[in-house]
Amino acid sequence: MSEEQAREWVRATFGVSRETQLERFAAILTEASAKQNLISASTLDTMWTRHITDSAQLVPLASNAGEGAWLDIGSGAGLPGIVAAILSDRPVVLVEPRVRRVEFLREAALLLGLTHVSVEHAKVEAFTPSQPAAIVSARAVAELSKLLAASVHCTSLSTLWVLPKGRQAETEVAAARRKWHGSFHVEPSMTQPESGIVVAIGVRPR
Ligand SMILES: C[S@@+](CC[C@H](N)C(=O)[O-])C[C@H]1O[C@@H](n2cnc3c(N)ncnc32)[C@H](O)[C@@H]1O
Repeated sequence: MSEEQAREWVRATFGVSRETQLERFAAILTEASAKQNLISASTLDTMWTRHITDSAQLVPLASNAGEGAWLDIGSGAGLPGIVAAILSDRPVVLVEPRVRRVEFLREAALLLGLTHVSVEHAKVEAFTPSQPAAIVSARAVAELSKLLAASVHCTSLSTLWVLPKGRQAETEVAAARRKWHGSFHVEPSMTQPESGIVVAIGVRPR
C-alpha cells in the first residue's frame, strides 16, 4: 500500500474532516519527533502507512465493542490512541509511564481539541480505571501473554482487545492460549501484509 492509498482509505472510510485532523496530528508528531524519540526517523516519510493508517485500521475492527472507554496502553507517540480518539467519539484513556511522552500526548490532545482524551502517567499495572474498558489497544508494548497479565484487571469479559502484533501474531496467540481462555483470532494488517492484528474477547486466566 502506497502513502496515497493509505490516505485514500482513511478518507473513504472516515471522511475528509477526520482525514484533516489526522493530517494535523501527523504534523504535530513530526515536529515533536525532532525533539524527542517518538517514532523512528526512518518512518517519517511513510507516516500514513507505518503509523496513521496502521493505527486507523483498528477502529473498524473495534466497531462491535460495547459502550465505554477505549484504553490504549503504552501510547508513546499517540499510536494508536490519539488516532483512535480522532476517529471515535467514545472516551479514550492513554496510559503511558514516560513523562516526556505523557507531556507530548497531553499537548497533542489539547492542540487537536480532543476533550474526550485523558492521559494517565503510569504503568498499566499501577492503573485501575473506574469502569472496565470496552476496548483495549496496545501497539509494540509487550508480548501477548505478558500484556494480558499486566492489563486484564482493566477489563471485563466483554472487553474487545485489538493488538497489532507484527509477524509474531500467530505464535504469540498460540502461547497465550496455554494460559488464557477467550476467543482469539488474527486479522491481517492492511498496511503491512506480513503483520497480524490480534482480536480477542472473553479473555480470562486459565
Ligand atoms: C515501543 S513503544 C510503542 C509506542 C506506541 N504504542 C507506538 O506504537 O508508537 C512502547 C511504549 O510502551 C510504554 N510502556 C512500556 N511498559 C509499559 C507498561 N507496563 N504500561 C504502560 N506503558 C508501557 C513505553 O513507555 C513506550 O512508550
